[in-house]
Amino acid sequence: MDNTTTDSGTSSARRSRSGSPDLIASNAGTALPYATRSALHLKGLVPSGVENFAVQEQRALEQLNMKSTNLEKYIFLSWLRSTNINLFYRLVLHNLKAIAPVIYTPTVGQACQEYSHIYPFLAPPNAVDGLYISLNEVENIGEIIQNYKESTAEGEEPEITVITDGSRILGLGDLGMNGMGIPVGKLQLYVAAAGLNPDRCLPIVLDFGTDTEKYLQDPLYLGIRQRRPKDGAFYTAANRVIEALHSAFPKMFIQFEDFSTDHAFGLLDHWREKALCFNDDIQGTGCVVLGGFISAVSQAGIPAKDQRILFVGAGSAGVGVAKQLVDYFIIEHNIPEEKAKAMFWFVDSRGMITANRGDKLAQHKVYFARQDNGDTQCNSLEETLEYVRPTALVGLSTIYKAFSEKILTRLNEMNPTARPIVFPLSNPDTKAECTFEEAMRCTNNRVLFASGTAFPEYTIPETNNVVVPGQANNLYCFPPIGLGAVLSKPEWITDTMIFAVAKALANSLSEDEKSLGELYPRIERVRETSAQLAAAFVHQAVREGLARDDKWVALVKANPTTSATSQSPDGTFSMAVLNEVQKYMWLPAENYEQLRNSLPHYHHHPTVPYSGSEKL
Ligand SMILES: NC(=O)c1ccc[n+]([C@@H]2O[C@H](COP(=O)([O-])OP(=O)(O)OC[C@H]3O[C@@H](n4cnc5c(N)ncnc54)[C@H](O)[C@@H]3O)[C@@H](O)[C@H]2O)c1
Ligand SMILES: O=C(O)C[C@H](O)C(=O)O
Ligand SMILES: [Mg+2]
Repeated sequence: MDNTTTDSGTSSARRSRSGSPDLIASNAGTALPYATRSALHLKGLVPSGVENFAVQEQRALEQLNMKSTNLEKYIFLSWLRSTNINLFYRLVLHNLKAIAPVIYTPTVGQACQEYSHIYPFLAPPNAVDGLYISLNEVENIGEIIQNYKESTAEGEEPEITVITDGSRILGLGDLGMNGMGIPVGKLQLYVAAAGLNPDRCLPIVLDFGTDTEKYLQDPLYLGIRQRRPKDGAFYTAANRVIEALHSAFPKMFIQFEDFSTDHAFGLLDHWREKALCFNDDIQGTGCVVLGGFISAVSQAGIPAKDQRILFVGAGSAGVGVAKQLVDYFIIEHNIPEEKAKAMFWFVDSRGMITANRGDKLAQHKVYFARQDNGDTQCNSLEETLEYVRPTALVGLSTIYKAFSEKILTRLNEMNPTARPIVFPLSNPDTKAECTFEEAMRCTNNRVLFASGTAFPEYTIPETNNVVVPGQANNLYCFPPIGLGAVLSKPEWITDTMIFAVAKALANSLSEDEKSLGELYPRIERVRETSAQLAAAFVHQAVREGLARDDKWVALVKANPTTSATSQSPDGTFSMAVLNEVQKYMWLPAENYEQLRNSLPHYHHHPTVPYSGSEKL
C-alpha cells in the first residue's frame, strides 16, 4: 500500500495521484462501498454507515453553515477542496448563489490579505495548489515545470492557467504572493461555471516580491521578502516564465489576472498574438460590462448615440471597458470612431483626463484624453459631473463610496427623462463606489444598476417590490471565453471574439429576467449561459478563420449562423455547437462508481475489484 492516499486525485492533490482508481477515490470516505473497504484493508477504520454522495453533501453543507464568518467558510471550503474535490464541486454547484461570494469576491479578497496566515498544513506531496514561481527561481523554470508534470497524471496536461503577480489584487493593492487566492478562486469558477476539468486547471503566482511594507514585515508572510523589480527586470522574468509555459504546454490558454495596470497592458500587447491568452481585467471586464450595458441602453429611454458616459478610474479595467463600449457604438450603431470616443469622459485621481491637463499621461490614458475642453479643467468628480452632465456613471476607481449620495442625487436630477445608468464596479464590496440601496434611494428607484460584487436585493418601501441588482463581474465572461478557446483553439484571441461573447451575454437573458428589467442573468443560471457564450465564441473563432481544432471548425461550418459576419458578430450560435459544448462540460460524479470510472488508470498499480452491484 505504498501509494495509499487520502486524496481524491484532483488538481489540489496532484502528487498523490499515483495509484489505482480505488486508492485515489478512497477519500470518498463514508461513501466507500464495503467491498472496496475490504480490499483496501480499511475495514473498521471508517464508520460502518455507507452513504451516498447526496447525504455526504448534506453533512458538508451543515458543517459549512456552522462557520460563523465568511473567512471561516472559505477555510473550510479550501480544506474540503483539498480532501474531496468531487464533494466540494457538488456543494458549490448546488449552492452557487450562497457559495460564490465565499470562494470569490468579496471573501476571496479577505482570504488573499490573510493568505499567509490561513495557508493550510496540507502541502505537497499531498496537495498541490498550483505553482509559486519566485523571482529568484525563474532561471530554474524548466525544473519547476518538470516537477509539476511529474505531479500530474499522464495525459492530464493543464489546458488553462490563471496567472498573477499579486500586484493589484481586486482593489486591495499589492498583496505579493498572497495574491495566489485569486488564480485559485478564478479557476474554481472556471470549473463551476463552465465545466473545465479541475485536473487540468493550473493556478500560478509569480512571486516577484511586494512593495507593501506590511507583508515584508509579517513574520508569517510566505513570499520572497524583497521589493518588486524594476520594469526591465519584471518583463525579462515574466516573459521567461510565459515562454517556458507556452513551450511546455503550447495549447494551454493563459489568463493574465490582477497585474498592476502598468504591466497589464504591456504583457497583453506582447503576448496576445503569440500565445492563446487574454487579460481578464481588460478584456473580460470589457466583455461583461458591454453585455449588461447593451441591456441597460435598451431600457434607458434615450437613443444610444445620446449616451454621455463618465468613467471614474482609468486603469486597466476602466480603459479596457471603455474600449469595448466604443467598439459597440461603432459596430452596432454605425457611429464613426471619433464620435463614439467622444461619448466618453474619464476622471482619475487627478481629475478629468484631458490632453492639456499639464501632466504626462500614462500611455493607456491617451486615447480617451479629451481634446475639446478648451481651458476647462475639472479637479474632482463633482466638478466633472457638472461639466459633463452624464447619463451613465461607471466606477472602476477602487474608491469606496466615490459615488456619494450627493453625486447620485445630482445624476438623477440631470436625467429627468432618461433612466440613469450606475455601474459601481470596483471589488471587493469594501471598494465599491456605492451600494445598490444608495443608488435606488437617490434616483427614486429609476437607476439601471450593476456592481462588481453582488449586493443584496432591495425592497422598495412604498411598494414592497423586491428588485434584484445586476452583478457586472467578469465571472460571466472569462469561463466561457476560456472554454471556447480551449475547445476551438484559435491562434489568438481577437476583440471581435470577445465582442461576440458580450452580445451572447446580452442575448442570454430569460424572458423572466427581461420582464423584470434585469441586466444580467441570475447567477444560478451561469452554467447554462456559459455554454451559450462559449458556443458563440467558437462560432466567431471559426468565422474569423483563426480556430485550429478541426472538429469544431467542421461542426461550425456544417451549422453556420447566417446573421453575423466576422467583423460584426452578433453572439449567435447553433444548437449543434451548443450541444457539443455542453457534452464537454465537466460535472462532479453522482456516485462512487461514476467517480471511480472517471479516474485515470495508472500502470503498475492493481485495480481493486469493485462490485458495481453493491448498494450504496
Ligand atoms: N467588476 C469587475 O468584473 C471588475 C473587473 C476588473 C477590475 N475591477 C475592479 O476595478 C478596480 C480598478 O482596477 P484597475 O486594474 O483598473 O486598477 P488601477 O489601480 O489601475 O485603476 C484605478 C484607477 O482609479 C483612479 N483613481 C484613484 N483614485 C481616484 C479618485 N479618488 N477619483 C477618481 N479616480 C481615482 C486611478 O487614477 C486609476 O486610474 C479594482 O477595484 C478592481 O477590483 C472590477
Ligand atoms: O475578481 C473579480 O471579482 C473581478 C475582477 O477580475 C477584479 O479584479 O476585480
Ligand atoms: Mg481581476
